[in-house]
Amino acid sequence: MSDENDEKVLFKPEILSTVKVHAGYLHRIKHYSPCNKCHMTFAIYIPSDEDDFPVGNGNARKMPLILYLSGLTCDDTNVSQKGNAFETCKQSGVCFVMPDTSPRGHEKIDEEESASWDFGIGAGFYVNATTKGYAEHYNMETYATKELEQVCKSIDCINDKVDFNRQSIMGHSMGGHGALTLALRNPGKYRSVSAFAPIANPSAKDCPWGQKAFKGYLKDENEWKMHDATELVKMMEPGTMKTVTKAILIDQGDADTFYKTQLHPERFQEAAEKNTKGFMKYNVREGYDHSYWFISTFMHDHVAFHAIKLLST
Ligand SMILES: N[C@@H](CCC(=O)N[C@@H](CS)C(=O)NCC(=O)O)C(=O)O
Repeated sequence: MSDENDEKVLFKPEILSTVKVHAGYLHRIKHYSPCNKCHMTFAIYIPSDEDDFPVGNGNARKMPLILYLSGLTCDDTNVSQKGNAFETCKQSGVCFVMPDTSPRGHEKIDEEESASWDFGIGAGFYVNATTKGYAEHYNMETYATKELEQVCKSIDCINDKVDFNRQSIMGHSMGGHGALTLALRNPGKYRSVSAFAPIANPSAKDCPWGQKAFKGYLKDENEWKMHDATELVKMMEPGTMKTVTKAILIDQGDADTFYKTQLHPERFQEAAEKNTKGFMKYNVREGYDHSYWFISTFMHDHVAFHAIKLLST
């Protein structure tokens, strides 16, 4: 048996740390990821169920889940330390899971990409790669939509508390792209979708982050549109946004230096509006930049937006 198989069989998910925050618990968990062929670390916040909070219908003592996808250069710690999400999660009775943004520890590929912060480590783009070298190890779409859930279900302190039938998805920048595209590619899986400053049209010539990532991860240019939120909406039958999810919210700061040079959220909004009038809410926030200061300011609105959908029948 190879070393890798040994690790796969022997390595049970390990809780690295647990801290109490807003009367709930933040766990950091390390596990083996078969789809990325490496160890991965994620965090999950679970409000305490000792107090009286709304748990909605369905599974009586289980809480719904928001999947938060982070942006370029991040791991699970950026949003857990600076995102300001947990107080509203606690008030609403909603769990919050924070995966890493790429596989790590593939020495050969990592060395090749070590000089680059917007490709490779910290920049998995939530796609399953099809290019040589990456196809075997960079499978963040499968990780975020399937494997992470399986790992969570295998851990009693998570499985006992989380109702995986009620999930929503959100993200920032590259993670906003992930939230929009993963919802569009998995209609009905996520009750609501939201994004801060998403990379909304990554296959466009005027999105250098998307061009670089898609060239590196996707071998055939025909695949690009299938991972581009704006293009995916343009391909949909008119009036069908409600088959994807119940609601979409996007916030964008107008002092974000990437707004007009990388992100182009209006293209997504225009396509969504054309498909289904009034379906999505889009806010341009005066003076806010791309940072976690912006995210932490509007995080309450986003978590509350998801909680309404997650706690209703
Ligand atoms: N390193 C890049 C910026 C990368 C960046 O802004 N990353 C965002 C996501 S796209 C982020 O959340 N960074 C981590 C943080 O602010 O904690 C630069 O110097 O221009």
